[in-house]
Amino acid sequence: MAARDPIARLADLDVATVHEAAGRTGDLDPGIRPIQTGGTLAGRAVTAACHPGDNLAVHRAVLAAGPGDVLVVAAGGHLAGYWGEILAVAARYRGVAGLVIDGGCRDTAALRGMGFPVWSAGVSVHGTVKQTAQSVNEPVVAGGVLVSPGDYVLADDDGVVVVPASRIDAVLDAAEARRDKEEAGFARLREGATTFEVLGMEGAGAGD
Ligand SMILES: O=C([O-])CC(=O)C(=O)O
Ligand SMILES: [Mg+2]
Repeated sequence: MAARDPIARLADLDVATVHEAAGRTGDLDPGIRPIQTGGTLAGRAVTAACHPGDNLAVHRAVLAAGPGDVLVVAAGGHLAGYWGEILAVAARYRGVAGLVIDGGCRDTAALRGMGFPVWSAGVSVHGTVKQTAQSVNEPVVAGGVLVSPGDYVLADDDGVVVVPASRIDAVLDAAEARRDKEEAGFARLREGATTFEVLGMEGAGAGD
């Protein structure tokens, strides 16, 4: 059987499991929240970094992105309208899967209406200029995590995790094993086993 595509495998997992399997790494600042609920976004990163209040790099990143890509924008936590309906319509045409930004977005009702998934640091109507692009498709720090173009991104209701491309196979194997073990553990918990038994925590607290 052909090996499954890493993006399909990632999309079947959740952010918490992948973060744990990655050695408790890769989680973006928890202030980066989805504007919609119930969605999962999985894909490879196309990155952009913005100067405060200037979204030219985002417009360029849309042109650099292709089908299935996830835009990861570093905006230093600045809340302005770096992303909105116009960019989403252009991104959708190119098959872009969604956006993660450690800055603000706007036009959120329209974004939800068209089903374009966005994780952002907040909502702001404040307009951005289009004058200078800090970088496009270079490594960035977004939400406190170093993200390189081509890294794997998974986002769900809990937040966002990024896995370096060099680690993806090992992290997926570990995450799937963890998920299968958790699922087996749920059956035991429902029959009355304790979390100490199921998680092998009997010795926990020795350092109290
Ligand atoms: O003005 C911008 O570039 C951001 C925006 O609202 C849109 O894309 O609709
Ligand atoms: Mg707009």
